[in-house]
Amino acid sequence: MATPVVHVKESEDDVSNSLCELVISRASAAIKTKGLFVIGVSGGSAAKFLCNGLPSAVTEWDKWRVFFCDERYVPFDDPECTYTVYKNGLLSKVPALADYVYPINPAIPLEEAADEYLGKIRTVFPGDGIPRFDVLVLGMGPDGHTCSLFPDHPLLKEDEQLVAPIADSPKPPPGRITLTFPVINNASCAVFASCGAGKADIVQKVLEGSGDNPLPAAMVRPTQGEVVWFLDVAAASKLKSQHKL
Ligand SMILES: O=C1O[C@H](COP(=O)(O)O)[C@@H](O)[C@H](O)[C@H]1O
Repeated sequence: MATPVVHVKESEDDVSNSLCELVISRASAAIKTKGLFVIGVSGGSAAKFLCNGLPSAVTEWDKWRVFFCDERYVPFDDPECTYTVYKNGLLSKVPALADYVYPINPAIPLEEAADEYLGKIRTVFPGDGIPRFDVLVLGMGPDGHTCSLFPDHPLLKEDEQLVAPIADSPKPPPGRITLTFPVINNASCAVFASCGAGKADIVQKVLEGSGDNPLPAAMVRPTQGEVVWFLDVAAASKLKSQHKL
């Protein structure tokens, strides 16, 4: 089981650059070995970091397959829609990627949309095994949630559905679709990026907490993969241990 490797960077820009460098290097390696790079992306600050750095990357975009670690169940024209953030911040600059990004369908009932979404993932990972993403780019909210997996929510224990609907998200909007831990912890690489003093307490709890009743972000431990954290100095300011630059 992976132990987190934590990198502390001077600034938010450095976090964004390091995150994008890791993603691009994993993309090159995956494309070289199996001809395809499968990534899950998150909303919130992770979307901002990726949209800053990825558009200038030199890569074979047609070999990418981009899914969402979680998505808000809102129409595409809603400001909360994560797909639209990527459409405006990445696809508008990298049109070659547009055909390889898989949004959820917010026009059908939530449970159906979750099932349909798993069907889209199955186009890349056929059969009934647990999908193995090359990289999952994750964010963490100030309550320790990641994807749409919230503290003490029953979905933390979900071990059958690989993609789950959630209708009672404590953070608005209430309707969401999320990957669950069987998929998250089967990834080759899970990478978090968190910045700002507002995240310092929760970063300390997640990375240095006792392990009793772990927060969702602390439950990200790929069994045969790695966990990497990129933090800026403000988000890392309450950590007691030393970490890499
Ligand atoms: O609601 C969400 O929040 C988390 C964390 O966002 P952040 O802006 O605090 O980093 C995000 O990872 C997730 O995709 C999103 O749905």
